Amino acid sequence: MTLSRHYVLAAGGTGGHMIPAHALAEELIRRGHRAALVTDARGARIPGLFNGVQVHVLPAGRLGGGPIGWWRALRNIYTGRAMASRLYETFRPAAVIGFGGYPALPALMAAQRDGIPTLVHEQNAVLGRVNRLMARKVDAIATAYPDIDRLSPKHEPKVHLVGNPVREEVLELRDQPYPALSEDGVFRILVTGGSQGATILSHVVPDGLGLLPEHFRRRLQVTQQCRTEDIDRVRSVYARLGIPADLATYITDMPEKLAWAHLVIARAGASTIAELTAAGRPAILVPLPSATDDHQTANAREMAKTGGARMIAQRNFTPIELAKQMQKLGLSPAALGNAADRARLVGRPDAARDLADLLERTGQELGSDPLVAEEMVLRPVSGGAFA
Ligand SMILES: CC(=O)N[C@H]1[C@@H](OP(=O)(O)OP(=O)(O)OC[C@H]2O[C@@H](n3ccc(=O)[nH]c3=O)[C@H](O)[C@@H]2O)O[C@H](CO)[C@@H](O)[C@@H]1O
Repeated sequence: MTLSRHYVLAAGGTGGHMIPAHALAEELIRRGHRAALVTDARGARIPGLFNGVQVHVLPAGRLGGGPIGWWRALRNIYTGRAMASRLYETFRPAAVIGFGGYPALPALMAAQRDGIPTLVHEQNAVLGRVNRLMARKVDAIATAYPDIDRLSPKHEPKVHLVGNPVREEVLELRDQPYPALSEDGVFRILVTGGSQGATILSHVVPDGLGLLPEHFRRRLQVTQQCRTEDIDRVRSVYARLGIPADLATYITDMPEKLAWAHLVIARAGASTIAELTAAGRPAILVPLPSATDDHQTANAREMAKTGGARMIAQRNFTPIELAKQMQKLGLSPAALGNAADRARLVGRPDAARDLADLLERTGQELGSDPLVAEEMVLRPVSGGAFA
């Protein structure tokens, strides 16, 4: 009889938190464990993620927003904590891990009150708000970058660098060579603004590519994610320039598109960078300036420092600047291949494995380590609601 353990993964409902949680869940299931996801209403609606994982919705609210906002947030936290404790009574997790986002807060608080070991995973190079609140009390802090801003030195002993887990299909690209590129052959560009898209890329990229010399422009093929309000205008610019462009509000086959691309122009969200460095794709990164504590600039720094990416601050990201960078990068296949190798160098392809090891270790060393027989029948959960 195989024995397995149960783990709870708690993540706010944006792609940034959910994608690493999903990759960890896949790894845990591969190891014969069971996983439950605690998230908010948005997270439970993300299609295709978390097959084979119980999904539970906790009420979540942002902290702040005046006295009424605080009152609502605290009410949600306490209700969420009670709901999480009820889940733990039946699911009996060996450990609970938070990926940031407000639903992680009550899930971690309930675990700590119930004596269950807790961890957080920080995807960015700056510790996020919920992880900062929980840093003192959790048993382990897993990070994606070697240097994390806003992390108190007194927590260093429990910090473990693991990286950001990425989807299995992206990891498989690591074994494929960088796509062949010749001085006069097709040059394929992927443009993505993270899970919500980025209007600035729609404003600048088509115009910037339009400024390239004719002989270079004729080689281009583009796949671009655009926000709904931008897509028609972007389509007409590419049509006028004669650049073949495949546009979508959300790219559903990102691993295939990464495999296809010679160069990626993107925001600097944590999963985007983890995927670029796992697959080894050179990039031009334009960090979102309004990201909390400017974490996207911090995220982009490591890849830029090693030469795998060029970082352009949004205030300098103009069509002329983009065309300049494209010519520096794009005209030499050798330089681009070299940048791809450097991107790959900073990848942490074992992130899911290392995070799962840390979770198992923390649960076994610090918890009551409930081993659960494989035959155990779990109470069914209906419609994503809290059981
Ligand atoms: C606007 C914002 O605050 N973004 C934050 C959000 O990430 P956000 O979700 O915006 O961005 P990430 O780069 O972390 O993740 C995007 C994910 O969506 C996928 N994707 C994207 C577009 C698309 O068309 N198809 C597709 O599949 C990407 O492949 C990637 O896996 O949380 C991250 C982790 O805390 C932060 O680093 C980001 O700064």
